[in-house]
Amino acid sequence: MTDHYIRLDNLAVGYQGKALIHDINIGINKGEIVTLIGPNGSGKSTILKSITRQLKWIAGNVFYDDTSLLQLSYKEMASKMAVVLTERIKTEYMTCHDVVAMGRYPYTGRLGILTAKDEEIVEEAMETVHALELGNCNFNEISDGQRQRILLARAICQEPEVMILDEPTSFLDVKHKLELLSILERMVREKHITVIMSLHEIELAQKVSDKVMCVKGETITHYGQPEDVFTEPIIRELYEIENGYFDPLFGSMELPKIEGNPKILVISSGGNGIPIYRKLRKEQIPFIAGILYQNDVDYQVAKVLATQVIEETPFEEISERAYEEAIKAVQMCDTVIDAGVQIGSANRKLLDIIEEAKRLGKI
Ligand SMILES: Nc1ncnc2c1ncn2[C@@H]1O[C@H](COP(=O)(O)OP(=O)(O)OP(=O)(O)O)[C@@H](O)[C@H]1O
Repeated sequence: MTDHYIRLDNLAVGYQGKALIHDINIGINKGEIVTLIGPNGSGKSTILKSITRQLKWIAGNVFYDDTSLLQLSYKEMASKMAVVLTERIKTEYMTCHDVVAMGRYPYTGRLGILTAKDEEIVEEAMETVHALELGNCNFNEISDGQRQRILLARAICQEPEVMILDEPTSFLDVKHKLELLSILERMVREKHITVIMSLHEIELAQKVSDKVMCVKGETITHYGQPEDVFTEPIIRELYEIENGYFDPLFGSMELPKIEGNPKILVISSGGNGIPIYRKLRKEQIPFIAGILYQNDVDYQVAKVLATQVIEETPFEEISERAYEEAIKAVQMCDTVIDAGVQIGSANRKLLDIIEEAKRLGKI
């Protein structure tokens, strides 16, 4: 036995007796946020549905605090585990309040009558997801994003130890995506619940997860901390990205650089160059960026988008090598853009480069 709170033990999941993903051996600690990432159709939902026993396992076991899930009754499971899946739940006429209140059923008697305390918890959950005003609305007549928040409220008022969510942010706008993830983080921190979810927004997965599970092919290709998983090669291979670049530092994607003879030299620092690089790429113009210190934020993006980067070691005076490269770039390019570079004692040679560009009528 291990000290993991949830353990997927040689688990194989799939449909009609056929394994889609096998040999899943993963331990999850209490109070962790674990995020499943991977391409469409790779099996993220299949794994989540298997963890919640909505799908029969093909092989292996899932342990919850050292007890196999198979030994728990559905009522016991419901009092421990709340599930927010993407499928529409079918409701005849139910208000949003009624749907949220369903989360209390593991705690109510047979007739499902809510006590004043239950009502209070329902209200609190709706307030947490900022959906109090939806209470009397028909659940079938609200937007997808609103529905997602109501289902989260239902899960919250179940007061679970574990929350399983399948693409909980998919229908939400940016504000509500951040809000939902903050709510989950708060629940993890304050109530020590465990969250297992799938996300398509890898930049958010990188920032919110304690552990990341990469699902592809017949196995889990990687499982670990975000800093180990969100690297360029792993993300490129996971999603088979050939037409872009994943920047592990910012967790952002860039479209591919434009190749060819550079037409423009961009001189910049401190982020002033980034919007210009992106504009030139959109206009399909190859360019040179520099002279950039390797610790400048512009350098990170220039590496990905510029045909050539003239670089310098941080905090050093501009070297003869970099200076000559820059002068050559001024001569070679049709235009030089000064994006508002900040000049200090170490990089004052840039003034000579700008002067040379002016002399040649290129700026
Ligand atoms: N009920 C089912 N019966 C048989 N195969 C299924 C069933 N549901 C899904 N599949 C198949 O299982 C594979 C994995 O599907 P799954 O929904 O788990 O992927 P996913 O990673 O969640 O995808 P997405 O990111 O697109 O939501 C897919 O090839 C899908 O066609």
